[in-house]
Amino acid sequence: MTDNQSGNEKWKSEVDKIKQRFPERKERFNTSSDLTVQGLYTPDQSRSYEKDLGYPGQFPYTRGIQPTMYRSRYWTMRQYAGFGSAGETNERFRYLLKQGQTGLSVAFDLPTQIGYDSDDPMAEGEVGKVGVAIDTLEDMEVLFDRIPLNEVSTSMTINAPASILLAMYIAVGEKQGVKPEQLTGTIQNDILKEYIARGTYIYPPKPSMRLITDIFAYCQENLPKFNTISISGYHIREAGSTAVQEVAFTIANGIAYVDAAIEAGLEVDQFAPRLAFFFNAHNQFFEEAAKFRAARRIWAKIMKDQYQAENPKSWKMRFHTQTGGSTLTAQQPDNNIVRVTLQALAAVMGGTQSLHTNSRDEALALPTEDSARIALRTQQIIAQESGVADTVDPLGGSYYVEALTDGIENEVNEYLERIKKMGGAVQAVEDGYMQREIHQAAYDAQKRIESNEDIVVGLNDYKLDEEIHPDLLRVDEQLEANQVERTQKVRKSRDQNEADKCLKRLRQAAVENNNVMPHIVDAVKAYATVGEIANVLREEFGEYAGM
Ligand SMILES: CC(C)(COP(=O)(O)OP(=O)(O)OC[C@H]1O[C@@H](n2cnc3c(N)ncnc32)[C@H](O)[C@@H]1OP(=O)(O)O)[C@@H](O)C(=O)NCCC(=O)NCCSC(=O)CCC(=O)O
Repeated sequence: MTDNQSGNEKWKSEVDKIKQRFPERKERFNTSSDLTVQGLYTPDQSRSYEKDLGYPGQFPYTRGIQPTMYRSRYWTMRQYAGFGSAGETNERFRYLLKQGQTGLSVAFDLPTQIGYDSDDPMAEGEVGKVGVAIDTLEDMEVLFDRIPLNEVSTSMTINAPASILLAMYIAVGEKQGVKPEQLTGTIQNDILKEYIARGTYIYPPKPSMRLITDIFAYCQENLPKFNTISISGYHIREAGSTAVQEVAFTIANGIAYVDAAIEAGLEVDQFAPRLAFFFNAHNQFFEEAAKFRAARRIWAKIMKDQYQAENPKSWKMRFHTQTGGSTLTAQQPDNNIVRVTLQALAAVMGGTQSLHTNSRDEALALPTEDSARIALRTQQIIAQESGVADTVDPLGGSYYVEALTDGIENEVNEYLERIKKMGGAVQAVEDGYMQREIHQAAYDAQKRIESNEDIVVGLNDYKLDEEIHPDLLRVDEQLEANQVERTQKVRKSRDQNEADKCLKRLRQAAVENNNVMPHIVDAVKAYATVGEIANVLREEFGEYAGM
């Protein structure tokens, strides 16, 4: 018997004794993804440091994609923001930058996200509600007024009409004297998760995938520093998935995009370095930190072994994280500040490249300026005061975290195998497989809360007799009418002949299967609207009725 074994035996017998007087709180401890949590973790001799973890900045990137990580540069502090008109959102952007935010992230309103102008009957009641209303290049010019696009990187949460908003960004850059090759940022452009979880799709899967690969090809030539897609698990998790499902379905979608790009004739090492990812961060701190580490390792192996990518940049999973909107409670909203802190810390421990921290009032409304500032300060306190950014991957080597990382990797790989057998992510989405898995997980989680098996502080325990009602942000009721007037004025004042010609050329490119991007850029410069451009493609590609 080695010393180690005898220590282990002794510990086990003490545990048995203690449990008789102090039984453990539960029969079985488990993570949100139902991985069993043991009482204690000890070294796993089968794990190889070099092969399974490796050094930061080296394959398989378990410990992070940069050799020095946050010792050289903190993650980008990128708060998702946008409401009302372009002018109001521009003010909020400039306020956040002044407060020390280091990147921008645009929230668009629903009509923009599904390709309708503010004066379309489909837009009624929704203009400027969940994000900023953008109809024409003129709105986009106001949105980025006095914000130098050669200095700040911008993320845009836009999917079905991603090509249109990207074209507008290019045009605004040019007006500021910034060339497309200097632009940095990200478009979400992830249509598969829209079908699965988020809902802002327009066209059927096939032409949607083609629009995405058109963007890849165009950016490769013209915007080499722009991230062409943000393959998103965030919304999959928001819809109720487990952490394992979040990673599995996101990576399955990532594989589908890589396959589509290769099929469109692109070289993996040309487009893969600009694929980006986007994940959620929930409260189970260790599972979340391990999730990010596992996701990086899985993606690196897929790109290197399955796709034979040779450029190390193609192996690196770079990702943004947002704290979990669905974990916030309307009750006792200040408790949310604590949840967000835990979640943000897990994202930083997991090596995120960019982070959004939710505001305490987001279960109730769009954030007020005060709430948005506290959320940003939360990141700044983690960065500047906690010391967690001073060494790379501080959780690496924790017996528990490494075991969880392995466990998540195994479960994700099982899902990936299953999805592959179904014919890949596009097929699995069309068959409703992922949607069903997510619904089941969401149902189970809800049942655990209703039966008080899972406690949410302030919601099903530790309640107050009287609820707290904070001041909330209200969107100006006059906004919709003003925006409609603005857009109609632009339509009247533009060179109609030029706008018509551009839309005609776009239609032709769509039909002849030529890259639509250059024509969309021309169309936005001629002040064609988001709705007009989206409608040309609707007419040629058709609309998707849903699964
Ligand atoms: C890749 C990421 C994840 C992050 O890009 P960033 O530009 O912020 O950061 P980055 O790439 O890590 O860093 C910028 C540059 O600095 C370099 N760099 C960074 N750290 C370094 C280090 N330690 N050593 C050397 N170089 C380093 C990087 O390589 C890069 O240069 P090179 O590029 O030259 O290598 C991008 O895609 C991104 O910003 N995504 C944000 C997505 C987002 O905000 N989504 C909001 C969704 S909101 C949403 O959907 C809400 C819900 C809803 O509406 O439904």
